[in-house]
Amino acid sequence: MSSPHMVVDSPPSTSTVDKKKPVCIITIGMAGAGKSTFVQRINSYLHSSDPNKPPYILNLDPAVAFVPYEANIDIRDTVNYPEVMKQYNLGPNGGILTALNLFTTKFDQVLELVEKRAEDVDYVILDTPGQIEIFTWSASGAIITDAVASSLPTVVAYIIDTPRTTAPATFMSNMLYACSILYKTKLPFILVFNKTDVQSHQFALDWMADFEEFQSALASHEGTRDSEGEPTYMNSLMNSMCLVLDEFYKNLKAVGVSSVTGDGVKDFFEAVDASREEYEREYLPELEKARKHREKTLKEAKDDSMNRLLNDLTIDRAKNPQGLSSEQWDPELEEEDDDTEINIIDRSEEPYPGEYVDVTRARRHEDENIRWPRPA
Ligand SMILES: Nc1nc2c(ncn2[C@@H]2O[C@H](COP(=O)(O)OP(=O)(O)OP(=O)(O)O)[C@@H](O)[C@H]2O)c(=O)[nH]1
Repeated sequence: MSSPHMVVDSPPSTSTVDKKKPVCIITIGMAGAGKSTFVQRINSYLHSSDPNKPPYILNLDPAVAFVPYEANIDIRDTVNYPEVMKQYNLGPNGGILTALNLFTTKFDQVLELVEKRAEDVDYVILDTPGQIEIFTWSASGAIITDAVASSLPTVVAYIIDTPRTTAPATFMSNMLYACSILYKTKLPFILVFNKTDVQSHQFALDWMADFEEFQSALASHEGTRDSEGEPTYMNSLMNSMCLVLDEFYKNLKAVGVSSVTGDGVKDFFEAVDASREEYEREYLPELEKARKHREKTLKEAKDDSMNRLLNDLTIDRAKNPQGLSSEQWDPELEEEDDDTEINIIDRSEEPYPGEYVDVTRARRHEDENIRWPRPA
């Protein structure tokens, strides 16, 4: 039986490629798994490891009332989530998704700010919205992930609520979800079993290392047999699924962490360093290939449109030779690019002004350039 790479023992990376580039850690996890607490914990770990190199943190959850760390860029400074719900007549989840979409339209500015700091920081950390699917299955989540991963070595930290994952069925659904994210992003992936102060993650490591262990846990778990003692459909499904997932576990690193006590945080950073190498070895060449392919298809499409345009112009001129003199391009008449105003605020760059630019309102013509006081 194959043994998954789970607890990471490898030393921190000595790679010189992209040495100056910080590693971006995207934290993803089910609501309440402890993402924000985890970000706070790794933030304080990095602050104490090297006070001169604190991480650069982005909060992408527009609906969070309180974040236990100081974000450098906070989506709430740019998008007013309650206002989004009101203006677009949306419920809470639609509001979060739309707020994230609006923020994503300005993500080029975020990348610029991050790139400006790239030499001063070792880690960029993204805290994502509580409702996991809003980030993992939305276009904006994919755009943000791709944008970050194209410019920085990036790793996904999938936060798991360990005490709530001890039932085989819950464990399996959590792993399937993680699997879907891994195959969607194709990025180096770390399973972070959080809350180990309450429940050790050893059971999960055992299940991942040996599917027979998982199957026997499944067999002994209540509700997996029907009234006649036969395995239920769910039981049979999970028995087969664990064989499939065995392959998936080989592509993962897993660490146990307590965001409350700080236990395991060092292991997490060792896994991050190993993931950086993985990114350089596997993800970067793929990215380069995809970029070249995209450039080639784009060039072919452009050449094709240009040829068709030239053909059309030749026909038009042949039909109407006088028209040429009246069709001159006047750059003065070009519309001004309305994207030049700055919307994204780096709190660490300028002292927090107590105001923020609200793109939801600023998008309304009459309200352009209005700065709204941030709600208390
Ligand atoms: N015992 C224990 N509790 C934790 C740990 N990490 C987080 N919690 C608790 O879990 C709860 C949820 O933590 P959050 O950090 O808000 O979780 P989140 O994933 O950011 O939550 P959403 O933003 O709602 O998705 C809080 O009550 C935390 O105090 C941990 O390592 N151990």
